[in-house]
Amino acid sequence: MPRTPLMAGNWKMNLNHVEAVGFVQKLAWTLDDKKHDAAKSEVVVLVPFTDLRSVQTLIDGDRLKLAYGAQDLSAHDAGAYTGEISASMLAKLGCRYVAVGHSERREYHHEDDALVNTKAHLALAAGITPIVCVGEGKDVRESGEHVAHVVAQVRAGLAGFSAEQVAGLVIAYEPVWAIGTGLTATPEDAQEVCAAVRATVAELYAEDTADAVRVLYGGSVKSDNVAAIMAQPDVDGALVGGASLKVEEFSGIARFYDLPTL
Ligand SMILES: O=C[C@H](O)COP(=O)(O)O
Repeated sequence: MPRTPLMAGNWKMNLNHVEAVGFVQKLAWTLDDKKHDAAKSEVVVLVPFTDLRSVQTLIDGDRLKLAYGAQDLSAHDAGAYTGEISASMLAKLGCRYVAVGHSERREYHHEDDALVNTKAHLALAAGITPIVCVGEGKDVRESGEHVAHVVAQVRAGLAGFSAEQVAGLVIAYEPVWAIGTGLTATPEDAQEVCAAVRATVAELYAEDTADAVRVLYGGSVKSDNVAAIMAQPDVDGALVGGASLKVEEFSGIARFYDLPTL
């Protein structure tokens, strides 16, 4: 079964709930106007927690062809964890996806692989697909150890999952040095690591599990570089930060798989 590409916009800490409504309306209208084929790729917005209810009401109420999700979740089920948001709370809000282990969480909140794995399990148990983020920093890239670094993150991130569960997961490769910097990995860089991610899944599970899991690339993806990166055989979509905050730009990225050349 072919993998359905996924184009996810990670808004990070941008757009309040009022702005979110206007943005999602414009995005849906633009995709519709340009005849985006939702069967060819899924388009997802990962929004701040405070936007979820408004985005849910809009997307579900108007049956927009967009999915939505969150950018993080708690590593706990429920209880005395001030400020935390649980997987079941996100599921109740209709989230289909949640990012776990984004490099900004790893860096600013000291999240390690074990915590990322716990969060991924909690998300899946609640019926939400985790987008497990992995990627190397500049120093690791310069040392030439980037593939080994990412493979280790993937192994740790997938610990305890069955083959069937892994087949439904999303793994996002985001080289930290390319995030928000304008420095995009070359298509060959992206392919090298995304192929290594898939090979790791094959080694840990089986070829058919590796064929099913979706592997995204993220890091300064724009409408003018998306084509070359998405053309790589092991890249199944994009996790987009800055460019996901501009409707025209993100819809240009999101519509990549509509193009007849594929
Ligand atoms: O989650 C998205 C990534 O951090 C990429 O961000 P960027 O597209 O602004 O480089």
